[in-house]
Amino acid sequence: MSRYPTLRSCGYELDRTIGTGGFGKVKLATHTLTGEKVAIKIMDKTKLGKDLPRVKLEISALKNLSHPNICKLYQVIETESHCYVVMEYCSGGELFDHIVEKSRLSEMESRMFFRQIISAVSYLHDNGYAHRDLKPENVLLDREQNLKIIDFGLCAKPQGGMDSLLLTSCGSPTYAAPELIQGVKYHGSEVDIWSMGVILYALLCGCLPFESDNIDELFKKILRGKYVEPGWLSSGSKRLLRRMLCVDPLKRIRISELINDPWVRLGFGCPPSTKTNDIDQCKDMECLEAISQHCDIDKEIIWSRLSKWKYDSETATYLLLLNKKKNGCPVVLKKKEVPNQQPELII
Ligand SMILES: Cn1cc(Br)cc1C(=O)Nc1[nH]nc2c1CN(C(=O)N[C@H](CN1CCCC1)c1ccccc1)C21CC1
Repeated sequence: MSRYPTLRSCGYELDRTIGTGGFGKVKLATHTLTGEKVAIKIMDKTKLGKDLPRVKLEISALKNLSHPNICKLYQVIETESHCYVVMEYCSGGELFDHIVEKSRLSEMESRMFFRQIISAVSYLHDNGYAHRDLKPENVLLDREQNLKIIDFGLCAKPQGGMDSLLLTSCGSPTYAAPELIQGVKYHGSEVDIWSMGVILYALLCGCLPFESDNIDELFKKILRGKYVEPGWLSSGSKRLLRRMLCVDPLKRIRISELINDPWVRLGFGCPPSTKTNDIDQCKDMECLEAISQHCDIDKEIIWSRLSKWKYDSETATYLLLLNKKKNGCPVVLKKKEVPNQQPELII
């Protein structure tokens, strides 16, 4: 018997565990009605304690975000004891492992990945969010090697907008900006730029700019902002890294400059896209028709419920049908299982 009967009754068939973290695990699952694979973050609320607000924060952030390079939320299921967050399944694993596998990436492959991170982060900042925990482990790949940013449990949506200052020191020290580890007030957007610089360094060099087993040593290195520039780095990438890994946040490159940086545009001739195409929020008649036929309810009534974006089972079915359509699969739902009828007794 499945350890999580709730998920089975909510229309998911559980598969293997694909991740374990501080507060919970992630299991691969299949959405029965569409046959689409999903990743379900399972958290035991009784063990979350002070981390519960982080889970709530991540869920409320993900409900407001829809971008091709941000891992999509499909459904939230809450019981007395557990919180289940059903999300997009990224079958390419972590960017971190991809870099380790290839020891380091070419400039062009680094640029291809980095432009997707710029696109996602500029969308985040435009919507008033700072991620604050950007690192290669929080960047996954889907099967087409598109990047997907995850783990918004430390993100911030400053009350006074992105120009107001934050104070909470959070995130992983290795990727944390000098002002963040100093415990002084900082701008969320500026600490994200620093972390993106650490990721770009990892892409191009296959190692980290600031490393030490001793946390004090690590902090000293970050505050000094000095790192090795391997011989193979082009002058354009060295210049960009210096502008991102700049200790003084006021002199650090801004996202608006990053988008137009010559190294970022090289070979593409245009800046990374900054507006999401927001396909998920638009009304797709073919998907509505499939749901309408399946539950025999009028399409407009279905849409009136869907457009409230409650991230319930209907939202999940609609978004996963959209996924199927985007991947060129037929937009159909599995037939409802007819309860096994007793054979008629012929008297
Ligand atoms: C590693 N991997 C290898 C393959 Br193949 C697929 C995956 C994989 O994790 N795919 C995947 N798709 N969608 C997701 C995942 C993992 N995943 C995650 O949210 N994974 C994070 C990983 N964090 C990185 C640093 C700390 C924890 C996680 C969070 C809480 C508990 C366990 C894992 C989601 C749900 C969003």
